[in-house]
Amino acid sequence: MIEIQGKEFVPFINAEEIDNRLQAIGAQISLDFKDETPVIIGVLNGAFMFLSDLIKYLNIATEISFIKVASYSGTDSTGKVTDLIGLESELEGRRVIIVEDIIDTGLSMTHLIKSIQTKNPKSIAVATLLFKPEALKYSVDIDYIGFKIENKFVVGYGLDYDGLGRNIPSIYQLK
Ligand SMILES: O=P(O)(O)OC[C@H]1O[C@H](OP(=O)(O)OP(=O)(O)O)[C@H](O)[C@@H]1O
Ligand code: HPA
Repeated sequence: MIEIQGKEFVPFINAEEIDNRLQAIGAQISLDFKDETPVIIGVLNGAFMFLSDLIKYLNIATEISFIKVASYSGTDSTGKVTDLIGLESELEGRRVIIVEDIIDTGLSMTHLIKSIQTKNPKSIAVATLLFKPEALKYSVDIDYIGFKIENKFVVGYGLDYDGLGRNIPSIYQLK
Protein backbone atom coordinates (compact mmCIF):
# COMPACT_ATOMS: atom_id res chain seq x y z
CA MET A 1 0.00 0.00 0.00
CA ILE A 2 1.16 3.59 -0.61
CA GLU A 3 -0.06 6.91 0.77
CA ILE A 4 -0.25 10.14 -1.23
CA GLN A 5 -1.44 13.36 0.44
CA GLY A 6 -3.26 11.34 3.13
CA LYS A 7 -5.06 9.00 0.69
CA GLU A 8 -4.29 5.27 0.61
CA PHE A 9 -3.76 3.41 -2.66
CA VAL A 10 -3.40 -0.37 -3.19
CA PRO A 11 -1.52 -2.22 -5.98
CA PHE A 12 -3.76 -2.67 -9.05
CA ILE A 13 -1.89 -3.32 -12.35
CA ASN A 14 1.77 -4.32 -12.19
CA ALA A 15 4.58 -3.27 -14.52
CA GLU A 16 4.74 -6.64 -16.28
CA GLU A 17 1.00 -6.62 -17.06
CA ILE A 18 1.36 -3.11 -18.47
CA ASP A 19 4.35 -4.12 -20.59
CA ASN A 20 2.50 -7.16 -21.98
CA ARG A 21 -0.46 -5.01 -23.07
CA LEU A 22 1.85 -2.41 -24.62
CA GLN A 23 3.56 -5.10 -26.70
CA ALA A 24 0.16 -6.30 -27.97
CA ILE A 25 -1.11 -2.77 -28.74
CA GLY A 26 2.21 -1.85 -30.37
CA ALA A 27 1.99 -4.90 -32.63
CA GLN A 28 -1.63 -4.07 -33.56
CA ILE A 29 -0.85 -0.41 -34.36
CA SER A 30 2.17 -1.48 -36.43
CA LEU A 31 -0.10 -3.79 -38.44
CA ASP A 32 -2.93 -1.25 -38.82
CA PHE A 33 -0.56 1.53 -39.94
CA LYS A 34 1.83 -0.60 -42.02
CA ASP A 35 3.37 1.48 -44.85
CA GLU A 36 1.93 4.70 -43.38
CA THR A 37 3.57 7.39 -41.28
CA PRO A 38 0.98 8.35 -38.64
CA VAL A 39 1.36 11.35 -36.38
CA ILE A 40 1.18 10.22 -32.76
CA ILE A 41 -0.13 12.93 -30.47
CA GLY A 42 0.49 12.38 -26.77
CA VAL A 43 -1.74 14.18 -24.28
CA LEU A 44 0.31 15.79 -21.50
CA ASN A 45 0.88 15.40 -18.73
CA GLY A 46 -0.48 11.94 -17.97
CA ALA A 47 0.36 10.10 -21.23
CA PHE A 48 4.11 10.72 -21.25
CA MET A 49 5.07 7.32 -19.78
CA PHE A 50 2.55 5.27 -21.76
CA LEU A 51 3.57 7.00 -24.99
CA SER A 52 7.30 6.64 -24.46
CA ASP A 53 7.01 2.91 -23.65
CA LEU A 54 4.43 2.18 -26.38
CA ILE A 55 6.39 3.72 -29.26
CA LYS A 56 9.31 1.38 -28.54
CA TYR A 57 7.01 -1.45 -29.69
CA LEU A 58 6.11 0.20 -33.03
CA ASN A 59 8.02 -0.98 -36.07
CA ILE A 60 6.62 1.68 -38.42
CA ALA A 61 7.72 5.24 -39.19
CA THR A 62 5.92 7.75 -36.96
CA GLU A 63 6.07 11.41 -36.04
CA ILE A 64 5.52 12.27 -32.38
CA SER A 65 3.95 15.43 -31.05
CA PHE A 66 2.31 16.57 -27.82
CA ILE A 67 -0.68 18.59 -26.73
CA LYS A 68 -1.54 19.60 -23.19
CA VAL A 69 -5.02 19.84 -21.70
CA ALA A 70 -6.26 19.67 -18.12
CA SER A 71 -9.67 18.77 -16.74
CA TYR A 72 -8.98 17.23 -13.32
CA SER A 73 -8.49 18.78 -9.92
CA GLY A 74 -7.72 16.26 -7.12
CA THR A 75 -9.82 13.15 -7.78
CA ASP A 76 -12.69 14.91 -9.61
CA SER A 77 -13.34 16.18 -13.12
CA THR A 78 -13.89 19.95 -13.18
CA GLY A 79 -16.35 19.47 -16.06
CA LYS A 80 -14.38 21.75 -18.37
CA VAL A 81 -11.23 21.25 -20.43
CA THR A 82 -8.50 23.88 -20.51
CA ASP A 83 -6.00 23.99 -23.42
CA LEU A 84 -2.53 24.53 -21.95
CA ILE A 85 -0.26 23.77 -24.93
CA GLY A 86 -1.84 23.75 -28.38
CA LEU A 87 -1.13 21.69 -31.48
CA GLU A 88 1.91 22.66 -33.46
CA SER A 89 2.01 19.86 -36.06
CA GLU A 90 0.66 20.17 -39.60
CA LEU A 91 -2.08 17.51 -39.71
CA GLU A 92 -3.81 18.16 -43.04
CA GLY A 93 -4.35 14.79 -44.78
CA ARG A 94 -2.37 12.91 -42.11
CA ARG A 95 -3.42 9.87 -40.10
CA VAL A 96 -3.41 10.79 -36.41
CA ILE A 97 -3.27 8.54 -33.33
CA ILE A 98 -4.17 10.31 -30.07
CA VAL A 99 -2.47 8.66 -27.08
CA GLU A 100 -4.01 9.14 -23.61
CA ASP A 101 -3.31 7.64 -20.22
CA ILE A 102 -7.00 7.39 -19.27
CA ILE A 103 -10.50 7.99 -20.61
CA ASP A 104 -12.76 8.56 -17.63
CA THR A 105 -15.81 10.77 -18.33
CA GLY A 106 -14.63 11.15 -21.97
CA LEU A 107 -14.76 14.94 -21.72
CA SER A 108 -11.06 15.54 -22.49
CA MET A 109 -11.01 13.13 -25.44
CA THR A 110 -14.21 14.58 -26.92
CA HIS A 111 -12.64 18.04 -26.73
CA LEU A 112 -9.35 16.79 -28.26
CA ILE A 113 -11.02 15.01 -31.17
CA LYS A 114 -13.06 18.14 -32.02
CA SER A 115 -9.97 20.30 -31.86
CA ILE A 116 -7.86 17.93 -34.03
CA GLN A 117 -10.69 17.57 -36.57
CA THR A 118 -10.38 21.30 -37.35
CA LYS A 119 -6.88 20.52 -38.79
CA ASN A 120 -8.43 18.25 -41.48
CA PRO A 121 -6.51 15.01 -40.80
CA LYS A 122 -7.20 11.95 -43.00
CA SER A 123 -8.21 9.93 -39.94
CA ILE A 124 -8.13 10.03 -36.14
CA ALA A 125 -7.57 6.92 -34.01
CA VAL A 126 -7.61 6.84 -30.21
CA ALA A 127 -5.33 4.78 -27.95
CA THR A 128 -5.76 4.81 -24.18
CA LEU A 129 -3.99 2.81 -21.52
CA LEU A 130 -7.02 2.84 -19.18
CA PHE A 131 -10.76 3.16 -19.80
CA LYS A 132 -13.50 3.44 -17.18
CA PRO A 133 -16.69 2.40 -19.05
CA GLU A 134 -18.96 3.11 -16.05
CA ALA A 135 -17.71 6.70 -15.74
CA LEU A 136 -18.24 7.62 -19.40
CA LYS A 137 -20.53 10.62 -19.94
CA TYR A 138 -19.34 11.70 -23.42
CA SER A 139 -19.33 8.84 -25.91
CA VAL A 140 -15.93 8.25 -27.60
CA ASP A 141 -14.85 5.64 -30.19
CA ILE A 142 -11.69 4.05 -28.82
CA ASP A 143 -9.48 2.00 -31.14
CA TYR A 144 -6.87 0.67 -28.69
CA ILE A 145 -7.53 0.02 -24.98
CA GLY A 146 -4.91 -1.22 -22.53
CA PHE A 147 -7.27 -2.10 -19.65
CA LYS A 148 -10.97 -1.56 -18.94
CA ILE A 149 -11.17 -0.74 -15.23
CA GLU A 150 -13.84 -0.09 -12.65
CA ASN A 151 -14.80 3.46 -11.69
CA LYS A 152 -12.19 4.05 -8.98
CA PHE A 153 -9.44 6.69 -8.92
CA VAL A 154 -6.00 5.37 -9.94
CA VAL A 155 -2.42 6.71 -9.78
CA GLY A 156 0.99 5.75 -11.12
CA TYR A 157 2.53 5.14 -14.55
CA GLY A 158 1.98 8.78 -15.53
CA LEU A 159 -1.30 9.28 -13.64
CA ASP A 160 -1.30 11.65 -10.68
CA TYR A 161 -3.20 12.51 -7.55
CA ASP A 162 -2.73 16.25 -6.98
CA GLY A 163 0.42 16.25 -9.13
CA LEU A 164 2.04 13.33 -7.30
CA GLY A 165 2.54 9.65 -8.11
CA ARG A 166 3.29 9.95 -11.84
CA ASN A 167 6.74 8.33 -11.47
CA ILE A 168 5.44 5.09 -9.91
CA PRO A 169 6.20 2.31 -12.47
CA SER A 170 2.88 0.45 -11.87
CA ILE A 171 -0.75 1.44 -11.27
CA TYR A 172 -2.39 1.77 -7.84
CA GLN A 173 -6.09 2.15 -7.02
CA LEU A 174 -7.72 4.29 -4.31
CA LYS A 175 -8.49 2.01 -1.35
O1 LIG B 1 -12.13 11.48 -19.49
P1 LIG B 1 -11.89 12.63 -18.56
O2 LIG B 1 -12.86 12.67 -17.43
O3 LIG B 1 -11.77 13.94 -19.28
O4 LIG B 1 -10.50 12.33 -17.81
C1 LIG B 1 -9.33 11.99 -18.49
C2 LIG B 1 -8.32 13.11 -18.48
O5 LIG B 1 -8.00 13.47 -17.12
C3 LIG B 1 -6.59 13.38 -16.93
O6 LIG B 1 -5.96 14.58 -17.20
P2 LIG B 1 -5.81 15.79 -16.17
O7 LIG B 1 -6.83 16.84 -16.47
O8 LIG B 1 -5.76 15.27 -14.77
O9 LIG B 1 -4.38 16.36 -16.59
P3 LIG B 1 -2.97 15.61 -16.53
O10 LIG B 1 -2.88 14.69 -17.73
O11 LIG B 1 -2.00 16.72 -16.61
O12 LIG B 1 -2.92 14.85 -15.23
C4 LIG B 1 -6.16 12.34 -17.94
O13 LIG B 1 -4.79 12.46 -18.26
C5 LIG B 1 -7.04 12.62 -19.12
O14 LIG B 1 -6.52 13.64 -19.96
O1 HPA C 1 -8.48 7.82 -12.05
C1 HPA C 1 -7.78 8.79 -12.41
N1 HPA C 1 -6.52 9.00 -11.91
C2 HPA C 1 -5.74 10.03 -12.26
N2 HPA C 1 -6.11 10.94 -13.16
C3 HPA C 1 -7.33 10.80 -13.72
N3 HPA C 1 -7.94 11.57 -14.64
C4 HPA C 1 -9.12 11.03 -14.87
N4 HPA C 1 -9.33 9.93 -14.11
C5 HPA C 1 -8.19 9.76 -13.38
